[in-house]
Amino acid sequence: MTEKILEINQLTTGFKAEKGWIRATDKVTLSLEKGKTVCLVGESGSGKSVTSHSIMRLIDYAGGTLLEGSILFHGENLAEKSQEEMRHIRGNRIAMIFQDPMSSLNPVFTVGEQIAESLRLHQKKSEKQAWKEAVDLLRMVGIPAPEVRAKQYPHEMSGGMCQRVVIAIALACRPELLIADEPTTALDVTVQAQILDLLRKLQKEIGMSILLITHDMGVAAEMADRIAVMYAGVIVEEGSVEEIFENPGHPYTLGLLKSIPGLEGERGNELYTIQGSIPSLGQLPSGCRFHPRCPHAMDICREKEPPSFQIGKDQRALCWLFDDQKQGSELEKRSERV
Ligand SMILES: Nc1ncnc2c1ncn2[C@@H]1O[C@H](COP(=O)(O)OP(=O)(O)OP(=O)(O)O)[C@@H](O)[C@H]1O
Repeated sequence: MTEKILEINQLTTGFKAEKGWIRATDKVTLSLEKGKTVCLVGESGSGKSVTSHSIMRLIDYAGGTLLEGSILFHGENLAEKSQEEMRHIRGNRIAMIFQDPMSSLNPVFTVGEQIAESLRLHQKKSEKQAWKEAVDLLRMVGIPAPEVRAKQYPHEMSGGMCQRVVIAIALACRPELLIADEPTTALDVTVQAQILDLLRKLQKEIGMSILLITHDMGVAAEMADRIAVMYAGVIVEEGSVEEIFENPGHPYTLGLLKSIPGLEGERGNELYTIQGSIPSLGQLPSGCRFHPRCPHAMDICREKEPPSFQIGKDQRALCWLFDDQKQGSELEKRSERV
């Protein structure tokens, strides 16, 4: 049986505003199996980073509060941990990498010193052993001449090399879970592909699970076993990568897929964009929060929040199009729309 290493249930994270709570994640439910990758996708402002920072409990430092729900990591509820306990988990069992490698690295220490420091701190290695392992880690993440590179400062390296160093630091503790928040967004396309390849290779070697946050459906297609699509704080659709790409259910998912630049786009055709923009969390529309942008909006969508409908073997969507009474005809329409 597959082992679930992360199970998020009904996670609601709020920021205190003048007129009450702004819910940046609203009843988010998501799970991740050992050795697998889940991609959390959605436009900017949909709540992806708040979700990942909530799991790490870094959200506490950004003024956020976990209002509801649980985050089970190997059955232990991270939502109930103290920051002291979280510091231990963050350094040893869950690692995180961010979009901009430069902001994760310290400009005044060599990259070797920074990796070695992590090994000394979290794994209590001796100075000599930590340095040796730091060089090994640089080799593992594909940095040529690691003995020489270990003695260099971040500003002496390219963005792609720096992101490899950040990955090396993250892997120093052999984490069971890696949370990668837009890890390739700041890099050019070729380097992006190399970093994604590297993550896949390391995942196989270490057997870690990955929660990958991206606004790029192309990246999700390459990396994901499962995809969760987030919009204005809620997961509007979730399914296996095959289900989401071959049979997307939610009109928002479909919009994201149609916005992927492909061959037609390269020939000069205009790229599809989803009309309108994501609503402010303080002024959410009534009913389904996507309805003002949805080409299929019906009366009920304006009136009532949709529940979660099972729409495929392993796929569910928050969309009234899949209400039982309409399901037959909507499923037919769905294949026409794709
Ligand atoms: N520190 C904060 N204080 C108040 N509100 C916040 C804070 N951080 C995030 N939010 C709210 O949460 C929403 C979602 O932010 P989040 O950063 O998770 O989006 P995202 O999907 O990761 O987008 P991006 O890719 O741009 O980071 C924001 O639009 C904002 O309304």
